[in-house]
Amino acid sequence: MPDAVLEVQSLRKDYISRERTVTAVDGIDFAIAPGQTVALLGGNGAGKTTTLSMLLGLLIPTSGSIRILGEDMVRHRYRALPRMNFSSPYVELPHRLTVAENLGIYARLYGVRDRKARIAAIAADMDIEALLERPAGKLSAGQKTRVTLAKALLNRPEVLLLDEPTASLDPDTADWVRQYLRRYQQDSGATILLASHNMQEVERLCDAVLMMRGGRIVDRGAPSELIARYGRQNLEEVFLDIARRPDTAPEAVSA
Ligand SMILES: Nc1ncnc2c1ncn2[C@@H]1O[C@H](COP(=O)(O)OP(=O)(O)OP(=O)(O)O)[C@@H](O)[C@H]1O
Repeated sequence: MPDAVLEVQSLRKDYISRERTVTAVDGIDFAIAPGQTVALLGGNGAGKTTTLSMLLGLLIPTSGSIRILGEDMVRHRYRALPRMNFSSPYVELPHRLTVAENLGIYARLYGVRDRKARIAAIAADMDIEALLERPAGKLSAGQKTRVTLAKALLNRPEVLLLDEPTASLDPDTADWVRQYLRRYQQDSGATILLASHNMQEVERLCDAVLMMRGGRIVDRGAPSELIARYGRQNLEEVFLDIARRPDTAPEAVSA
Protein backbone atom coordinates (compact mmCIF):
# COMPACT_ATOMS: atom_id res chain seq x y z
CA MET A 1 0.00 0.00 0.00
CA PRO A 2 1.95 3.10 -1.19
CA ASP A 3 0.38 5.71 1.14
CA ALA A 4 -0.01 3.46 4.21
CA VAL A 5 0.38 5.20 7.57
CA LEU A 6 1.39 1.97 9.21
CA GLU A 7 3.02 -0.94 7.40
CA VAL A 8 4.27 -4.20 8.86
CA GLN A 9 6.20 -6.81 6.89
CA SER A 10 7.21 -10.34 7.95
CA LEU A 11 7.11 -9.23 11.60
CA ARG A 12 8.18 -11.85 14.09
CA LYS A 13 8.84 -11.99 17.83
CA ASP A 14 10.38 -14.91 19.66
CA TYR A 15 10.56 -14.74 23.44
CA ILE A 16 13.69 -16.70 24.22
CA SER A 17 14.47 -18.06 27.66
CA ARG A 18 16.76 -20.86 28.82
CA GLU A 19 13.87 -23.31 29.05
CA ARG A 20 12.09 -22.57 25.79
CA THR A 21 11.33 -20.25 22.91
CA VAL A 22 7.82 -18.87 22.45
CA THR A 23 7.00 -17.51 19.02
CA ALA A 24 4.47 -14.87 20.01
CA VAL A 25 4.24 -13.23 16.57
CA ASP A 26 5.00 -15.46 13.63
CA GLY A 27 5.62 -13.43 10.46
CA ILE A 28 2.68 -11.06 10.04
CA ASP A 29 2.02 -8.54 7.25
CA PHE A 30 -0.48 -5.71 7.16
CA ALA A 31 -0.88 -2.11 6.05
CA ILE A 32 -3.28 0.55 7.30
CA ALA A 33 -4.36 3.49 5.14
CA PRO A 34 -4.70 7.03 6.59
CA GLY A 35 -7.82 7.55 8.69
CA GLN A 36 -8.67 3.87 9.04
CA THR A 37 -9.63 2.27 12.33
CA VAL A 38 -8.46 -1.34 12.43
CA ALA A 39 -8.87 -4.01 15.10
CA LEU A 40 -6.47 -6.73 16.11
CA LEU A 41 -8.63 -9.60 17.29
CA GLY A 42 -7.64 -12.93 18.75
CA GLY A 43 -7.95 -15.11 21.81
CA ASN A 44 -5.74 -14.91 24.87
CA GLY A 45 -2.12 -15.33 23.85
CA ALA A 46 -2.76 -14.74 20.11
CA GLY A 47 -0.02 -12.09 19.93
CA LYS A 48 -1.95 -8.80 19.99
CA THR A 49 -0.12 -7.08 22.86
CA THR A 50 3.25 -8.27 21.56
CA THR A 51 2.40 -6.76 18.15
CA LEU A 52 1.34 -3.42 19.65
CA SER A 53 4.46 -3.35 21.85
CA MET A 54 6.69 -3.81 18.79
CA LEU A 55 4.83 -1.03 16.94
CA LEU A 56 5.55 1.27 19.87
CA GLY A 57 9.20 0.28 20.05
CA LEU A 58 8.79 -1.20 23.54
CA LEU A 59 9.86 -4.59 22.21
CA ILE A 60 12.49 -5.20 19.55
CA PRO A 61 11.26 -7.51 16.78
CA THR A 62 13.19 -10.72 16.19
CA SER A 63 12.84 -9.96 12.47
CA GLY A 64 10.72 -8.05 10.00
CA SER A 65 10.02 -4.39 9.44
CA ILE A 66 7.65 -1.72 10.75
CA ARG A 67 7.08 1.64 9.06
CA ILE A 68 4.87 4.23 10.73
CA LEU A 69 4.29 7.70 9.25
CA GLY A 70 7.04 6.88 6.77
CA GLU A 71 9.65 6.09 9.45
CA ASP A 72 11.47 2.82 10.01
CA MET A 73 10.44 2.10 13.62
CA VAL A 74 13.41 -0.09 14.43
CA ARG A 75 15.98 2.54 13.38
CA HIS A 76 14.21 5.89 13.70
CA ARG A 77 11.25 5.45 16.03
CA TYR A 78 11.90 8.77 17.81
CA ARG A 79 10.95 10.57 14.60
CA ALA A 80 7.47 9.04 14.61
CA LEU A 81 6.75 8.64 18.34
CA PRO A 82 5.89 12.34 18.99
CA ARG A 83 3.10 12.00 16.41
CA MET A 84 1.76 8.80 18.00
CA ASN A 85 0.33 7.74 21.33
CA PHE A 86 -1.11 4.68 23.01
CA SER A 87 -3.16 3.46 25.90
CA SER A 88 -2.99 0.12 27.64
CA PRO A 89 -4.44 -1.23 30.86
CA TYR A 90 -1.10 -2.99 31.37
CA VAL A 91 1.01 0.15 31.58
CA GLU A 92 1.00 1.76 35.01
CA LEU A 93 1.18 5.50 35.58
CA PRO A 94 3.54 6.53 38.40
CA HIS A 95 1.40 5.76 41.46
CA ARG A 96 2.35 8.50 43.86
CA LEU A 97 1.96 11.34 41.41
CA THR A 98 -1.46 12.87 41.05
CA VAL A 99 -3.40 12.54 37.82
CA ALA A 100 -2.64 16.22 37.03
CA GLU A 101 1.10 15.67 37.66
CA ASN A 102 1.08 12.58 35.46
CA LEU A 103 -0.67 14.39 32.62
CA GLY A 104 1.70 17.33 33.04
CA ILE A 105 4.77 15.10 32.72
CA TYR A 106 3.42 13.31 29.66
CA ALA A 107 2.41 16.62 28.06
CA ARG A 108 5.98 17.82 28.54
CA LEU A 109 7.43 14.57 27.20
CA TYR A 110 5.27 14.85 24.12
CA GLY A 111 6.15 18.51 23.65
CA VAL A 112 2.54 19.71 23.95
CA ARG A 113 2.75 23.51 23.62
CA ASP A 114 -0.51 24.68 25.23
CA ARG A 115 -0.06 22.27 28.16
CA LYS A 116 -2.44 23.76 30.76
CA ALA A 117 -5.24 24.40 28.29
CA ARG A 118 -4.82 20.99 26.66
CA ILE A 119 -4.89 19.15 30.01
CA ALA A 120 -7.98 21.11 31.09
CA ALA A 121 -9.74 20.34 27.80
CA ILE A 122 -8.91 16.66 27.78
CA ALA A 123 -9.81 16.32 31.49
CA ALA A 124 -13.23 17.78 30.70
CA ASP A 125 -13.59 15.51 27.66
CA MET A 126 -12.73 12.38 29.65
CA ASP A 127 -14.76 13.50 32.69
CA ILE A 128 -11.76 13.20 35.01
CA GLU A 129 -11.70 16.75 36.40
CA ALA A 130 -12.68 15.48 39.85
CA LEU A 131 -9.74 13.05 39.78
CA LEU A 132 -6.98 15.51 38.88
CA GLU A 133 -5.64 15.93 42.44
CA ARG A 134 -5.90 12.23 43.33
CA PRO A 135 -2.80 9.97 43.30
CA ALA A 136 -2.85 7.78 40.16
CA GLY A 137 -2.31 4.69 42.33
CA LYS A 138 -5.59 5.23 44.16
CA LEU A 139 -7.96 5.14 41.21
CA SER A 140 -10.47 2.45 40.38
CA ALA A 141 -9.79 0.37 37.26
CA GLY A 142 -12.37 2.27 35.19
CA GLN A 143 -11.07 5.65 36.37
CA LYS A 144 -7.56 4.55 35.42
CA THR A 145 -8.73 3.59 31.94
CA ARG A 146 -10.14 7.10 31.41
CA VAL A 147 -6.95 8.75 32.70
CA THR A 148 -4.86 6.54 30.42
CA LEU A 149 -7.03 7.53 27.45
CA ALA A 150 -6.61 11.20 28.39
CA LYS A 151 -2.84 10.66 28.38
CA ALA A 152 -3.12 8.96 24.97
CA LEU A 153 -4.91 11.95 23.43
CA LEU A 154 -2.79 14.74 24.99
CA ASN A 155 -0.58 15.27 21.94
CA ARG A 156 -3.46 14.97 19.42
CA PRO A 157 -1.86 11.85 17.92
CA GLU A 158 -2.04 11.08 14.21
CA VAL A 159 -1.57 7.39 15.01
CA LEU A 160 -3.27 5.95 18.06
CA LEU A 161 -2.57 2.44 19.34
CA LEU A 162 -5.11 1.22 21.87
CA ASP A 163 -4.89 -2.00 23.85
CA GLU A 164 -8.40 -2.77 25.11
CA PRO A 165 -9.51 0.88 25.26
CA THR A 166 -12.71 0.15 27.17
CA ALA A 167 -11.31 -2.43 29.62
CA SER A 168 -12.97 -2.16 33.05
CA LEU A 169 -15.46 0.50 31.93
CA ASP A 170 -19.14 0.13 32.75
CA PRO A 171 -21.35 -0.22 29.64
CA ASP A 172 -22.50 3.40 29.72
CA THR A 173 -18.97 4.83 30.03
CA ALA A 174 -17.63 2.34 27.47
CA ASP A 175 -20.27 3.45 24.96
CA TRP A 176 -19.42 7.07 25.58
CA VAL A 177 -15.67 6.43 25.14
CA ARG A 178 -16.35 4.66 21.81
CA GLN A 179 -18.36 7.64 20.59
CA TYR A 180 -15.58 9.94 21.70
CA LEU A 181 -12.92 7.93 19.84
CA ARG A 182 -15.05 7.88 16.70
CA ARG A 183 -15.49 11.65 16.88
CA TYR A 184 -11.78 12.15 17.51
CA GLN A 185 -10.97 10.01 14.48
CA GLN A 186 -13.42 11.90 12.27
CA ASP A 187 -12.28 15.35 13.42
CA SER A 188 -8.53 14.66 13.34
CA GLY A 189 -8.28 12.08 10.54
CA ALA A 190 -6.18 9.93 12.90
CA THR A 191 -5.34 6.32 12.12
CA ILE A 192 -6.24 3.92 14.92
CA LEU A 193 -5.17 0.35 15.62
CA LEU A 194 -6.84 -1.28 18.60
CA ALA A 195 -6.80 -4.65 20.28
CA SER A 196 -10.10 -5.65 21.82
CA HIS A 197 -12.08 -8.60 23.07
CA ASN A 198 -15.32 -6.68 22.66
CA MET A 199 -16.81 -7.66 19.31
CA GLN A 200 -19.62 -5.11 19.38
CA GLU A 201 -17.03 -2.42 19.93
CA VAL A 202 -15.07 -3.63 16.93
CA GLU A 203 -18.17 -3.84 14.73
CA ARG A 204 -19.10 -0.28 15.64
CA LEU A 205 -15.69 1.35 15.49
CA CYS A 206 -13.57 -0.47 12.97
CA ASP A 207 -13.24 -0.37 9.18
CA ALA A 208 -11.24 -3.59 9.12
CA VAL A 209 -10.27 -6.50 11.33
CA LEU A 210 -7.07 -8.56 11.53
CA MET A 211 -7.84 -11.93 13.08
CA MET A 212 -4.83 -13.36 14.96
CA ARG A 213 -4.29 -16.86 16.17
CA GLY A 214 -1.07 -18.47 17.35
CA GLY A 215 0.93 -15.39 16.34
CA ARG A 216 -0.39 -15.33 12.76
CA ILE A 217 -3.02 -13.36 10.92
CA VAL A 218 -5.47 -16.08 9.92
CA ASP A 219 -8.14 -13.87 8.33
CA ARG A 220 -8.83 -10.22 7.62
CA GLY A 221 -11.43 -7.89 6.13
CA ALA A 222 -14.19 -5.44 6.95
CA PRO A 223 -16.46 -6.69 9.77
CA SER A 224 -19.40 -6.99 7.33
CA GLU A 225 -17.25 -8.92 4.80
CA LEU A 226 -16.09 -11.39 7.44
CA ILE A 227 -19.62 -11.87 8.75
CA ALA A 228 -20.85 -12.58 5.19
CA ARG A 229 -17.89 -14.85 4.36
CA TYR A 230 -18.47 -17.02 7.42
CA GLY A 231 -22.26 -16.94 6.95
CA ARG A 232 -22.74 -15.60 10.46
CA GLN A 233 -24.89 -12.98 12.18
CA ASN A 234 -22.17 -11.02 13.90
CA LEU A 235 -18.44 -10.77 14.52
CA GLU A 236 -18.62 -12.70 17.78
CA GLU A 237 -19.80 -15.80 15.89
CA VAL A 238 -17.00 -15.33 13.32
CA PHE A 239 -14.50 -15.03 16.18
CA LEU A 240 -15.76 -18.26 17.74
CA ASP A 241 -15.56 -20.08 14.38
CA ILE A 242 -11.93 -19.05 13.97
CA ALA A 243 -10.97 -19.68 17.59
CA ARG A 244 -12.52 -23.16 17.64
CA ARG A 245 -11.51 -24.52 14.26
CA PRO A 246 -8.79 -27.17 14.40
CA ASP A 247 -5.31 -25.73 14.39
CA THR A 248 -3.35 -26.61 11.27
CA ALA A 249 -0.48 -24.29 12.11
CA PRO A 250 2.81 -25.74 13.34
CA GLU A 251 3.39 -25.68 17.09
CA ALA A 252 4.38 -22.16 18.13
CA VAL A 253 6.28 -23.24 21.21
CA SER A 254 9.50 -25.18 20.85
CA ALA A 255 11.83 -26.60 23.44
N1 LIG B 1 7.56 -11.61 28.28
C1 LIG B 1 7.18 -12.79 27.75
N2 LIG B 1 7.99 -13.87 27.84
C2 LIG B 1 7.63 -15.06 27.29
N3 LIG B 1 6.45 -15.26 26.65
C3 LIG B 1 5.62 -14.21 26.54
C4 LIG B 1 5.92 -12.91 27.09
N4 LIG B 1 4.89 -12.08 26.82
C5 LIG B 1 3.98 -12.80 26.14
N5 LIG B 1 4.41 -14.08 25.97
C6 LIG B 1 3.73 -15.16 25.25
O1 LIG B 1 3.54 -14.69 23.90
C7 LIG B 1 2.27 -15.13 23.42
C8 LIG B 1 1.48 -13.90 22.95
O2 LIG B 1 1.18 -13.10 24.08
P1 LIG B 1 0.43 -11.66 23.94
O3 LIG B 1 0.44 -11.04 25.30
O4 LIG B 1 1.01 -10.92 22.82
O5 LIG B 1 -1.05 -12.15 23.56
P2 LIG B 1 -2.42 -11.33 23.50
O6 LIG B 1 -3.04 -11.67 22.18
O7 LIG B 1 -2.20 -9.91 23.79
O8 LIG B 1 -3.23 -12.03 24.67
P3 LIG B 1 -4.37 -11.47 25.68
O9 LIG B 1 -5.65 -11.38 24.89
O10 LIG B 1 -4.43 -12.55 26.71
O11 LIG B 1 -3.91 -10.15 26.23
C9 LIG B 1 1.63 -15.91 24.56
O12 LIG B 1 1.88 -17.28 24.34
C10 LIG B 1 2.36 -15.41 25.80
O13 LIG B 1 2.38 -16.41 26.80
